[in-house]
Amino acid sequence: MTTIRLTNTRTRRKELFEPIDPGNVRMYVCGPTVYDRAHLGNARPVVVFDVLFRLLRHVYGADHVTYVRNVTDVDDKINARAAESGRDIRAITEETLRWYHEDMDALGALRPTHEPRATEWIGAMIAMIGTLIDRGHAYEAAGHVLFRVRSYRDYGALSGRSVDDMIAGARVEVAPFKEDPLDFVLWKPSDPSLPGWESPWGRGRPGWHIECSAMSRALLGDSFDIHGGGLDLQFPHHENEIAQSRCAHPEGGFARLWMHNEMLLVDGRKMSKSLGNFFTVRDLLDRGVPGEVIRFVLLSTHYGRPMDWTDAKAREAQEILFRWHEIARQAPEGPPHPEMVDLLADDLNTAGAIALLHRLAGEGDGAALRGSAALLGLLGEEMGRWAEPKADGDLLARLAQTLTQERVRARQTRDFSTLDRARQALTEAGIEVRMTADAVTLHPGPGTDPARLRELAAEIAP
Ligand SMILES: Nc1ncnc2c1ncn2[C@@H]1O[C@H](COP(=O)(O)OP(=O)(O)OP(=O)(O)O)[C@@H](O)[C@H]1O
Ligand SMILES: [Zn+2]
Repeated sequence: MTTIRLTNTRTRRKELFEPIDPGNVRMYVCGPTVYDRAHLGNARPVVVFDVLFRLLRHVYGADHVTYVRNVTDVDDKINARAAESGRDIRAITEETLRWYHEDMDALGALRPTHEPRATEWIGAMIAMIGTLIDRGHAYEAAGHVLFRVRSYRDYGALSGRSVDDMIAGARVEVAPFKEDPLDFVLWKPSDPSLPGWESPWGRGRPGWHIECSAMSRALLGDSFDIHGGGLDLQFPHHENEIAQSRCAHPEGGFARLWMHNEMLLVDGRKMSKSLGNFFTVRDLLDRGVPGEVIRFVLLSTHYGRPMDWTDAKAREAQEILFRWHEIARQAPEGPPHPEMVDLLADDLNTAGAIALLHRLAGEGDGAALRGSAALLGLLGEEMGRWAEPKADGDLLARLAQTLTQERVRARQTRDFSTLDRARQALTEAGIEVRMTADAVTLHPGPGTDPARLRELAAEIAP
């Protein structure tokens, strides 16, 4: 069996991955808060963990991997959005989740095994909060329930911070009812205008961190294999998840291995909604950038390194993918090249994997190219629609023949103006015009519009 090694953020080392139960490999990844379109940064963890999901399915079998990605559909950002827009909360979260699915599907991400919505697991959260109170790790104050951070000795172990540094460094909100400034909210009261659920502490709603602890436990158990998310979630979100889960159920180990993707940057800063320096996946798709191209660009940098998006990267990716599709289309899908599996098993070396695909394409090995690219979620039939030759073959043949004759004539008369005009019009329409020794051949590009091609044919070769 393939040996997978992954960098564990907790130990900062590449570790041998040994699942608790190879018959059911379990992974949890923090998902979106649904109040707005996903930006390109939000897509990075989706694509990265999708590749890990594909690798795990390849190694352990598709039916032996459980992937959970939650949906945060109760949150003060959602409440604020509803208040400012006058819209119903449920309408906002439903619509945003639908958009999320459309956009992530367009990037070729497989749907996780389970996508629990926080609002459907409030009971599990209330139960876990109750356990934390019973065990002395949480307390009720002014209608809130707070986690007593100093009651958990290992707090800070994941991010390598000491509690005292956190107090000095973090801008923690110091509510008067907190025993300690670091204590964080598990439950808060809701006034009648806000979403709320009955609880032993009155009508209220959960804090964000408890969601992931309660839902991962409900769907994956007290111990599971991998917990993932963006590096920006390492502190405090993941630190808090660990504290809650370990304190409520010390008999379980919670997540064994932590993986964090580095950030997608814009001018050196994290792309984020709060900084306003973002564009959405939908913006790119609407500009005609195929989802497969976005995916390729995201995978061309190792997940552990920061990266940025440039239009030049996208153009280059599009040209490469277009060529690869031409090669792959003519071959059946073979098994992935063994080196492909080894590269991904080495801490998801996606950049190395892309280099291997270049090699396979160079060798013209369409079957290995297809089979190997599938592990990265590239060159699939659905994903590759954009690269299909769209233009009408007969029209192209007629045009090419007319141009070949025109070139013979132009050489005799030394008047190349007609030929040059036709060539320019075709190039502008995205059709590459190649002149060989004895013929003109035409090669439509990904963006060639069939209607425009018909117009040109009518003009040039009536
Ligand atoms: N610039 C980025 N690069 C990579 N991953 C990111 C980036 N911004 C957010 N993420 C990740 O996206 C996922 C979804 O997070 P979430 O929906 O909470 O985003 P968000 O916090 O609303 O985004 P923002 O930080 O823009 O407010 C998380 O795993 C988070 O780490
Ligand atoms: Zn989480």
